Amino acid sequence: MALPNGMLLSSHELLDAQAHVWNHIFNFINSMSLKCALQLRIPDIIHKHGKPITFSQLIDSLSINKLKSPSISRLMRILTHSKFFVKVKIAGSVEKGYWLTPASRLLLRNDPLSVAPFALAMLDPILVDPWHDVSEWFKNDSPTPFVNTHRRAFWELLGDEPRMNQFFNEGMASDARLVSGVLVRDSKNVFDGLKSMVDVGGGTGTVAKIIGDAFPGLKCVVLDLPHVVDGLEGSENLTFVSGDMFESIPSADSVFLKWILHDWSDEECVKILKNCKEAIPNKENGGKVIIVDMIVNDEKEDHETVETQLFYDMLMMTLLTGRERTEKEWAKLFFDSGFTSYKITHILGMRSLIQVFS
Ligand SMILES: C[S@@+](CC[C@H](N)C(=O)[O-])C[C@H]1O[C@@H](n2cnc3c(N)ncnc32)[C@H](O)[C@@H]1O
Ligand SMILES: O=c1cc(-c2ccc(O)cc2)oc2c(O)c(O)ccc12
Repeated sequence: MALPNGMLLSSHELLDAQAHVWNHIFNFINSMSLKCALQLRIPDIIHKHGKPITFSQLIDSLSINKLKSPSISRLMRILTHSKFFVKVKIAGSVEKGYWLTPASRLLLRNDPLSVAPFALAMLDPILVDPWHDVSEWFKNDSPTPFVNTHRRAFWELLGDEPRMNQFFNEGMASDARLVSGVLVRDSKNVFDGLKSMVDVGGGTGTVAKIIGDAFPGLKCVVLDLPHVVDGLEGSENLTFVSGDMFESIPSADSVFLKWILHDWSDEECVKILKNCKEAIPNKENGGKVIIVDMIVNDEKEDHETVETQLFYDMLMMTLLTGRERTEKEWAKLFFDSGFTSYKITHILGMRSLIQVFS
């Protein structure tokens, strides 16, 4: 076949191109099949069963119209293909059973590291609808596709929608548990000697609780918006403060920013970082800003990692005014905010720990 520019394609190239386009068009079917399995609680049912579950046992446990049972095998087939379940031999039976994989273990509702709340929030129409408005946003002067769709900023909407607010805060807390575990285990030296730390945009306080327990001499303050922290109880070395990081940040030896700066534009990040600098009056007590965020390096990373980072970059563009940044872009933010040096540690998989000094 000849393309309009005269380039000739072999049959093989043409069919490969068609498969590539089809897989991109149908990518949403993977997400929506996953959403359906979560809503039907299939990972939890298999986990509760405690061993591989046969098709008929699975059907008995599902709250569905049993006339639709044959379609469950089709749902399980695509999710097995995408490695959320495996089919394994059952001792003493000719029938195989469905069992969990490492990916579906992260989808169990009561697991402390569960990604289920995020999956359900991300695939809710409230967060899916703005993706239909991205091309319109390119042509108009809305600040984000999200505002184009919902006429409110992302954080404002979470304040108005308790169900989404809860999913979002629970999702953040499970990620915070994973990251804090690694920090306490592998980066003790980052917190050694600090007397106080303010976790800016610290959500419901998961990082502050875990770091505070690991370093009892460290007093932690969590600053977040009223709909996130109002009513939360602190403890001996943990205080919740409701406020706005663009207005002011409570004083401390150190400021912690996990998954904050990627939400905001360069100008907004410089404002936040300048407020962080002001919040650390005492440079001697180890004063620094500790950042957990992604550093994009598309030359070094493998295809899948780059794809995930690009997904996050598009997510930040669509929901918020933020972006994922290269090391050079991060350095510019630090120097524009008046900091003089920084140190990057790669201990968090796709994210990095960045310590920034005055
Ligand atoms: C992506 S979440 C990160 C939460 C937490 N740091 C974590 O990683 O688990 C961003 C947080 O910033 C908070 N936030 C947004 N705007 C804020 C503001 N102006 N002042 C303080 N916190 C804000 C949100 O409520 C949310 O908890
Ligand atoms: O809206 C989001 C969602 C996420 C997210 C989704 C799924 C996961 O497994 C983890 C995280 O992360 C976000 C984020 O980091 C942020 O700063 C703003 C919004 C979101």
